[in-house]
Amino acid sequence: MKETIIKVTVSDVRFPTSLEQHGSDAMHNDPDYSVAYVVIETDRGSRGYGLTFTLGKGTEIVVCAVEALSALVVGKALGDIVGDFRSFYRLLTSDGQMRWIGPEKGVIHLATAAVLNAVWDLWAKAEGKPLWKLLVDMDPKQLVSCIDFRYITDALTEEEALDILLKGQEGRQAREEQMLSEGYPAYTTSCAWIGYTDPQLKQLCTKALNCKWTRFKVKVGADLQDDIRRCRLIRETIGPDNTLMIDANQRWDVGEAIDWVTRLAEFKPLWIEEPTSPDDILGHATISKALAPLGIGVATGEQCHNRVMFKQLLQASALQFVQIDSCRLGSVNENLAVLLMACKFQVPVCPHAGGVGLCELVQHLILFDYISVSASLHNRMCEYVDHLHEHFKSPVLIRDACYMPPKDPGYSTEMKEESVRKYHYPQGEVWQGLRNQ
Ligand SMILES: C[C@H](O)[C@@H](O)CC(=O)C(=O)O
Ligand SMILES: [Mg+2]
Repeated sequence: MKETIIKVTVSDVRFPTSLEQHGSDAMHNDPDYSVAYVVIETDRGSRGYGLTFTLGKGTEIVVCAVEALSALVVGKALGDIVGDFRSFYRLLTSDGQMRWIGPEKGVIHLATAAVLNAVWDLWAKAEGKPLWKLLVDMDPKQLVSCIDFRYITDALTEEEALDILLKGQEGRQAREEQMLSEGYPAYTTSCAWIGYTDPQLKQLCTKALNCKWTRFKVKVGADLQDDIRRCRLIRETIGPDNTLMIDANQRWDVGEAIDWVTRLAEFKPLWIEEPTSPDDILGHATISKALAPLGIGVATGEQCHNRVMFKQLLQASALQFVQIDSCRLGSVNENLAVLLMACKFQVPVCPHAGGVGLCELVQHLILFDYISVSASLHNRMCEYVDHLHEHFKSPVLIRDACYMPPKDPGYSTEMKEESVRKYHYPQGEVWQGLRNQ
């Protein structure tokens, strides 16, 4: 008898991070880091956990979208899904009626990510491996069979993807051992949210330096004079040799982005992240071209809808750092497509993480990227944000500013039951308590 999915449940779980300005930036001044949290159950009593990340309000809409998709999932056998994962991905993203509210973008795609993340967690647990290891051990042909190449064959064919993966087999064992002993390099965003005061920035950077962090990201874009002051303070604190990145979270028009970043060039940022609308591919190309002589690259991806957008950003030389996101793209399936395109276009991948759960998930993808795809650490690092890990059963492990490969089976997506209960919105005790204040 095949193991069959019999139930999908979804919860709205929110954390009141806005109370202390954690996660704040030039466009999102009061985020409450939240998830639509999915639990898939099988007839054998196994469970897969998945999530997608939101900023609070609107999570209930993602929950509705997950409920709509769940009809496509219940009754399916795990073996059939993973035996032809591409078709299952298509089933979820190309439903003749539901695709109208996407396709492969917005709320419905966030919901797709949450559901598929749960399926990958279930699969990795069934194999008794952490997800990164499931991917690393998988036959390249099977990996390719998980990817929907529709709309990207002009940039990457199935054959090219297979070639990249076959090439990635060389030296794989040594890279896996290297990751297990050294970990994957990370940078921190936790020191410099836009709502933090100057003394807070200084204190957090100093503390991070003591914990061996060497790469720091600061939020910019609301006020130029504030940015100059904050970047100066951070550069003075971290010194000239450590790495600084700046993140505007889509605040500017194209010309404004170029002018503003030029004013911040003296602080030697490695990249400007999300300088303008995430949909403006040609705008990103213009900014990239203008900033190249200053040695500043453009990074984007945390709000890049899908593989098609990434394809165009790569084709247009519109970004110098690809920021995949485990919960915005269509789960591992679509992230594999982007990792392989980035490899072909020779653009480094530096994943977006943070939020709630994003570090837990994306570490698996970037470990796989290094071990089996890019084989390079040059100009590569994974974001880290030091919030909310205590709510996960297998939280990330950071050692000397590196992600240490997870060992527990699954996709590190499972949250503690007590956390889900307490932070459930709006009936959980934390939200009831805040309401009564
Ligand atoms: C609203 C989020 O905290 C956002 O600022 C995160 C982000 O841009 C990043 O981590 O990068
Ligand atoms: Mg960002």
